Amino acid sequence: MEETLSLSLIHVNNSLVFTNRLHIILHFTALCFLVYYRLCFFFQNPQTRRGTTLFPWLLVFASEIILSFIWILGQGFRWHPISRTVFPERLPQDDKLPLIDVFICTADPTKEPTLDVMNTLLSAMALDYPPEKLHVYVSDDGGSSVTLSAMREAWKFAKWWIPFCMRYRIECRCPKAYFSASENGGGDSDGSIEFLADKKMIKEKYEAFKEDIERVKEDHSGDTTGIKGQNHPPIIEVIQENSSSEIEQVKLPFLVYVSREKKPSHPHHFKAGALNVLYRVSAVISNAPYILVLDCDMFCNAPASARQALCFHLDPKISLSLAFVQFPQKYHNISKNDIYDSQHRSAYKVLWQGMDGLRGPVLSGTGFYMKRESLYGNYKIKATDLELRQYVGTSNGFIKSLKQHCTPDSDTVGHTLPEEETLLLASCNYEIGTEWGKEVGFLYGTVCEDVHTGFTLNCNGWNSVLCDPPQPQFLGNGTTNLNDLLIQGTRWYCGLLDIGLSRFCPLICGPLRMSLLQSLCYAQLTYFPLYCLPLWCLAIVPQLCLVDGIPLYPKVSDPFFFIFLFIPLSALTKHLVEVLSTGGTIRKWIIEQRIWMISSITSHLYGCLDALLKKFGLKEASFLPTNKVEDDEQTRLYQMDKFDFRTSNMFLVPMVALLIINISCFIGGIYRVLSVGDWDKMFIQLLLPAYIIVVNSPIIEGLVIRKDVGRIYPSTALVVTSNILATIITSTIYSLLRKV
Ligand SMILES: O=c1ccn([C@@H]2O[C@H](COP(=O)(O)OP(=O)(O)O[C@H]3O[C@H](CO)[C@@H](O)[C@H](O)[C@H]3O)[C@@H](O)[C@H]2O)c(=O)[nH]1
Ligand SMILES: [Mn+2]
Repeated sequence: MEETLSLSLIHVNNSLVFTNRLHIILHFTALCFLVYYRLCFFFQNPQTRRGTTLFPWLLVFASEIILSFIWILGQGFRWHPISRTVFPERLPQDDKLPLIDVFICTADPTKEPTLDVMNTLLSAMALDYPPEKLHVYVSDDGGSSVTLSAMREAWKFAKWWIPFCMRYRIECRCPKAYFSASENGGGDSDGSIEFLADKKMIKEKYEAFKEDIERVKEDHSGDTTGIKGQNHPPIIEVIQENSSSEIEQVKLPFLVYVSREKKPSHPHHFKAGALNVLYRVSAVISNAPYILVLDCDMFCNAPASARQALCFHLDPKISLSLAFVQFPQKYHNISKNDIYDSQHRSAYKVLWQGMDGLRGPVLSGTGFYMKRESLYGNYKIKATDLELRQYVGTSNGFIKSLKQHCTPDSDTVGHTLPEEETLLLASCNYEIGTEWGKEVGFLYGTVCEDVHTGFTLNCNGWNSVLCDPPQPQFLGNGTTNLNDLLIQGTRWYCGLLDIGLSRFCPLICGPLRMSLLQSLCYAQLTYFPLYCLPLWCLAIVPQLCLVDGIPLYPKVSDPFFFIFLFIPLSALTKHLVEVLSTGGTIRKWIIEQRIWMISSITSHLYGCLDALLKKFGLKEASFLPTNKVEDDEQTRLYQMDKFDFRTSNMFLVPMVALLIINISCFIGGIYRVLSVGDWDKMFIQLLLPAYIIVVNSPIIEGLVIRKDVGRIYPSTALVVTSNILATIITSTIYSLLRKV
């Protein structure tokens, strides 16, 4: 009886599917009318066309086409959303569970505080899984002796922490999060004297551990990691028991420190390169069939994820073609209103569910359980050993691991380090001439290695699954200031467009190898940085035409007026309904609109430019890790829902310049309309700047009203450059308006 019980269930929300599809039909019909209206204008007799307006009409029409194109791509997500429930209690006995390797990446001890990285490490070591079946590998791209020494300290603390978690079935096994929750009165259900005494003792051990980390940092304060970090031989060390056995023998997961070789002359391919080294090194040590990948700031908030993921990986109906189980990224430091939309609500609560109903969600960098075999490409068709060596490299140990993959028998795992082999596998030269990064492992060529790799897996027939249990399993560090948000966005949008412009273009590769709907989803992800084009255009052209008295939209009495009113209203309402139905508020809806506008005109634009420069070989790829150090002042502003505008002028100038244009055109436009009296022709052109100004009011507030540190400091450079930019834009468009 037990065996027939399913490990997971799928739920389809029929009314959601129905309303989504109805909305698609209505909105699409309206878009067709819009295109018809615009085309009629262009095919009109030039004499009947109102004089000089061809150029702005073309610009606005082009923007509408791009917006409609991205909208159509986005409907793939809305077609068949599903959700899932898992039943981990139906899994086989512990002794029948497979091995799991955990990969944790860290890159920079100054931007990624060592104590936090160690907390992530401890939370992963304490997963609810047989410890002898768990192997944790830390990749340190900083090559920092601080990280290595801190891991030795973490190992010592783990000997206290893990038994404590197991004994009292602690839910949150990240010590930092656990102690801060219990300080705030949350967390424990156990009130026994024994528990409280143990907890006090563990708390003291944790404080001592924190001091040890500080001491380690001081001891190594002379290190020039920044320089050394990019030029050093591979370092691999198993973190083990040293004989001073303070407490009785506790079983801990196997822990390995890996810092791959770095040479300035060799491209290291950022995180994808780091993960591929862990893939190989772990293959000759534990070779677990499933791998959990974590960013250094994403700790396990609950210990159940491994078993939940196995509900899919061990389900005979799903497992054969299943490449990975993705958990949504959630964050521990998000304020109630989340003014920067750092939780990416739309992605993790709407889009991924939509893809889950097709071939599966996109790989999202962290918090996923990957089947090891799925990243080995077509190694099975390599008939000879020579072919295989050209494919995956020359390590005999690694080739052997391919042949004996998926052995859940933990006894075969040698807990000694095959040193020569692992050093070879972590060296710069190992990948030269092989298919690593091209067909094997995480793929190179973009800083969004996750989307690229997930897309290629889906193309090759693999599926994925979204597992979003009510209790968040992983919590990361969300960006809580504008600067980090925009820098991270620029990197992502460059990486995404890289994929869209490469030979992996989802609109070409996708439909041949997966469903059209799934390809649309990937295309939406890779092309949405193009939002910058229509948003820039619609923030300038209709406004300038308003002042000049050039109508670009049908007048109020025209039947087509309703089409032009319906389309934005339909899009805004759909967005609002999605926000409300995923637990958001009206305020959240406005915030998301604002962040969409701000990032479209800044980071989307810079991301697109970076991608183009890279395409033409004028710029090298770079990956600036997101800052994870908390700053008190910044946190205070964030908690008060106030924007922290302390970012570079590169981001501020476009925002300020476009607002100057919108405000002055709005005032000029009102004045003109009042004196001429053609408000019915200009109605939509009046609404547009008004909407932009209202949504972006925090920028105006930051510029003129606020006096705190986070305001937009009106430096001469900012004021002059914004005004120059606004003037250049205005005069260029005006001169073209008159000519074309
Ligand atoms: O050369 C590098 C650069 C980064 N990392 C690690 O990669 C992870 C992600 O970097 P982070 O700076 O946190 O970037 P985010 O923008 O926050 O990360 C998101 O976007 C990345 C793709 O750009 C994905 O890889 C991540 O999983 C996803 O959370 C971190 O653990 C880093 O330590 C490396 O190991 N080596
Ligand atoms: Mn991150």
